[in-house]
Parts: sequence; C-alpha cells; structure tokens
Amino acid sequence: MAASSAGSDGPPSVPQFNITGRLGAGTYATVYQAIRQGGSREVVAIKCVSKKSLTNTSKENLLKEIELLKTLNHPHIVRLIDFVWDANHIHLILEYCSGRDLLRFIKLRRCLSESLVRRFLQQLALALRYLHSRNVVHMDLKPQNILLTGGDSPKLKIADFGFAHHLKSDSHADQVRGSLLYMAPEIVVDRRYSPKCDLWSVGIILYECLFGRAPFASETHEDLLRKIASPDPVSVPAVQCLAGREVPLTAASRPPSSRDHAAFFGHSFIDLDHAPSAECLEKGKSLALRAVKADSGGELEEAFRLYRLALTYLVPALHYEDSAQKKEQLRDRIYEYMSRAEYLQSEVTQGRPKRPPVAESRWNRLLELCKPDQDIMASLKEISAFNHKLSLGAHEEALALFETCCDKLLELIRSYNCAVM
Ligand SMILES: Nc1ncnc2c1ncn2[C@@H]1O[C@H](COP(=O)(O)OP(=O)(O)OP(=O)(O)O)[C@@H](O)[C@H]1O
Repeated sequence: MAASSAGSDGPPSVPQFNITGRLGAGTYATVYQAIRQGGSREVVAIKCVSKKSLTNTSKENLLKEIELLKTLNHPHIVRLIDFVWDANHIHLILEYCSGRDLLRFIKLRRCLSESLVRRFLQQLALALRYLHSRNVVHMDLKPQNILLTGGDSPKLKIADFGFAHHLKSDSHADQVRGSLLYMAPEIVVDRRYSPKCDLWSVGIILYECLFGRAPFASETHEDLLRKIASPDPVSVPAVQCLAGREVPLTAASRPPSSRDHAAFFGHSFIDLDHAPSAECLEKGKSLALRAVKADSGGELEEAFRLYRLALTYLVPALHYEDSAQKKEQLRDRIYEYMSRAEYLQSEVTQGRPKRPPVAESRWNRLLELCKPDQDIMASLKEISAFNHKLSLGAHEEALALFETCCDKLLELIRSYNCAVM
C-alpha cells in the first residue's frame, strides 16, 4: 500500500496506474478502469472513496471491506490487489471484471438458459462454500454485486463486501444491512443475521436468473415489505422439465432453520463435484491417467470405466480453462478419450475385437463412432448447427446452442457411467 495524490474532482491520480475510463458510481464510491504502468499493462478497477462522503458507519464498512477482501483468495470473488490513499480519498485497486454485472446480463437476455444458470449457480456455490468455511457472511448478495469476466464463457465474481463482516457462527448483528429485494425475511422482520441470509439471497438471485424477475418484485415499498414478511413460501412457477426449479425452494426457504447449507451444496442440480474448477480439471486428469495405465495394462473393463468417469470431469473443465490454447488441447484429449472409450465399450460389452473406423477428419471419425447412439448423434448435429450459426456471426445463439449440447453430452456420459458402474 502507498499514498496517492488526487484532485477534488475528476479522475484520481494513483501511483503506478493510468486511469483509462470511468466504470460507474455507487452509494459511496466511483469506480475507474486503469492500466498498470510498465511492462505488465495489467488492467484493474480502482474504487475511489471520498473520505468526506464517509460517515462513521460507512468508514467502518469500508475498512471492513478492505480487511476482508485482503484475506480472500478465490476464483469467484473479486480480488483486492492493493489499496492506496491520499488526503481526500481511499482507492481500492481491484481485479477488473470486463463483463459488467449480473443484473445487466439478465436484463439484456430477459432470462437465462438452465444450463447457463447451472454454471453460474455452481460458481456462486463454490464462492459461498469458501466464504462459509471461513465464517464470512456477505450480507448484500444481489445481482448488481455479482460481476462477470468477459469472453464467450463469462465467470461470476462476488464483489462489494462493504457490508460483509465476520460472524461468530451463532451471533447476530443488530443493524439492517443489504438490499431489500434480496434480503432474508428474518432480517426485515426481526433484524436477525446469520450465515443463512446469504443462502436466501442466492435463492432469490437464482429465481431472477431463471424467470427474469425477483419473486417479490413490487410496485411499492409497502407491497415489497408485505411480500417479504408474509408467511407463505416463495412460489416458484411450475415450468415443466426445469430441473433447477427446486433450488430456489431449497435456498429461499422461509424459516432459517430449514435453510440448510449442506442440502444446498449437495443438491444434484448444482452438482458441485463436477463444477468447472481447478479441482475438477485435476480429478479428470488423474482419472484419465489411471485409465491410460489400465488400458496399456490390458485391463479393458477398468480402463473403460475410468475413461467414462474422467470425461464427466474433463467436459465441464472445458468451461474452466481461460486460455484458448489450453482449451483446444483439452478438447483434443476429450475427443481422444471418447473415441477410446467407445472402442473399449464394444470390446467389453460385445466381447469381439473391433478396430476403430478410420475417418477422414477427427469430426467424421467422431460421427462414425457415435452413429449407434441416437442421442449423441442428435447432440452432435446440434453442434454442427452451432458451427453454422458461428459462421453466420450469430454468436449469442451459437453459444447457447453449444452450452446445451455440452450439457446433453455430459448427461449422456453420466448415464453411461451409471449404467456401467
Ligand atoms: N472490479 C470491478 N470491475 C469492473 N467494474 C466494476 C468493478 N467494481 C465495480 N465496478 C462497477 O462500478 C460501478 C460502481 O460500483 P460500486 O461497487 O461502487 O457500486 P454499486 O455496487 O453499483 O452500488 P452500491 O455500492 O451503492 O451497492 C458498478 O457499475 C460496477 O459494476
């Protein structure tokens, strides 16, 4: 940390950074984009808080945000890189998230596909599990405080820990914090806080992702308060085939005692074990290594089982990789293991040796291998449609199609694993 200098108005002057634009302003801060001077050219967000605008309470909140962010290190939480100050301002130098916030993301799309919601929910759940294990409660989770990285496969990052603080597991704060639309009823009614508050907010955010509006969205403040305080359970539209429908009910259950972290983290829709993450990639790689070893040792049945299992981790791990080159390498590996598993399947299940067909290209070879399975063929055809849309420049549609196909293929791989195990 270091001292900086700034004028009273306009962009600040922060040592080692060039301000390149204004990202926006919140209740007590203005946020700028900046580039680190020198070789790295790292892009950051600088949150500038005027000391004058701080009451004692907000000063305390900001100090908590700084102290807390400094200790947190998680791929789905905005990283605090450093902080500097001058006579008039405190500047938080934060990891830059180029995809803006989740509220804007939802509004632009009206609502999100179930496969995307599942991926976002997995990321939120990973961050929440991390916070929960460190006894940290955010207390102001809302789509505006969830930022996104850029690119075709954006990742969520929880931001704005201005209201968060460490809670002893059974203690309750006595001050109303957070935003009403996403606030747990026990806070509004009894001003009671606990780690269960964040779970409620996640349930409401999930609802908004799936249906395009928060369940208690109201015309007037009174109406909103009435809905929050009502004893009725949150009603989730009974949309057919919506597997994620149950999760808002688990998370946003009215009595805090029935809101259970273990049930939430263990929910089959969230499927945290297969959430795109460093661990998921590592698990997939280590299973694939074991599969190759079993394969070369002639243990075909075991190799088949391990390839299948490895794929259930490697396919979602594709979403975790940021580097295009590593993604491509991983995709090649996945095709390779899929082909080998298909070949072994015929060996294991039919007991007759069969050489994999030779096709002109990798794609043709894959189609050839998948021919006997109508479901896989249907998904692969959709992937061809994805390529077509991509060539027409319909990127959003192409991405949605690709995600759906990956999810379907993953389901199929899982069902094969169940059938084999
Ligand atoms: N790390 C970041 N990367 C990119 N944009 C950011 C970052 N942090 C904040 N922003 C953007 O800057 C703007 C202001 O953020 P800030 O956190 O000060 O306020 P807020 O969360 O919108 O409002 P409030 O603090 O009143 O709840 C928002 O549009 C936000 O998306």
